Amino acid sequence: FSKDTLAVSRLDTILETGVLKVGSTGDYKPFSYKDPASGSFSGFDIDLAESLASALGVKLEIVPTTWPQLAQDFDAGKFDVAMGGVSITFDRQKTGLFSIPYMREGKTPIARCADKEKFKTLADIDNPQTTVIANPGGTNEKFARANLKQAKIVIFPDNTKIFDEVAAGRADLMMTDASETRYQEKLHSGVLCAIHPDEPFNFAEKAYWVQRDIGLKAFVDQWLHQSIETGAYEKIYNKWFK
Ligand SMILES: O=C(O)C(=O)C[C@]1(C(=O)O)C=C[C@@H](O)C=C1
Repeated sequence: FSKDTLAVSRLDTILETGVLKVGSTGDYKPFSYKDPASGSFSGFDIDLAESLASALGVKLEIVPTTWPQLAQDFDAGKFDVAMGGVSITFDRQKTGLFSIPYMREGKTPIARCADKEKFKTLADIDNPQTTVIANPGGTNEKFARANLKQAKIVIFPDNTKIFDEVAAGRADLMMTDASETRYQEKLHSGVLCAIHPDEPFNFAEKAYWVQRDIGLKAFVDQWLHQSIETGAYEKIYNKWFK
């Protein structure tokens, strides 16, 4: 038998211990946000994590992680599921399972509104005069590095303050998930503008990254499917995105 065949079922362990461990970064509004003072997590995917735990009949424990550490923490088995704006990638698919997708995304620029017409295409952005800011470790950094050869890429570690850097003019733009550009446009009303968020540069989807346990993956899919069909998902969506 291989190691995987003999491994204890994650789903059984969750049910026996009465705890669902969810890894989340806490730096990505409105999906996952960690309050710096209290350390408590809130957000769209945190509400959904609560809903998943309650469907399982267990308690939710949030395990803090970071984008640069996410894969390492996942592979070390520190949590059962990663939730909080996680995109499906083939690299992640190699070590875990993804739930059915719940949101369609894609990278799109967000810049100061005065520059809205300046940065419509990757060709507009990719020149030595442009400074693109990116948070480390996730698909944003990967996308910037893969698509920009001339532009200056600045890596800024604190994703909760990265949009203020663009607003203050310390970077020209960020390329990130379309949903986030729409959300941050509202938070920085009249200052930052999302550029064609309905026509992002690439295709990506958000899903929950589940440890290699087919029973747990089936449970997450069934819960998510039912949440979408019953309107429970939409209610939580409207709370955080509308
Ligand atoms: O890595 C991923 O899956 C993400 O979608 C996370 C990611 C990123 O791409 O870096 C997306 C947007 C946020 O601004 C921060 C992190």
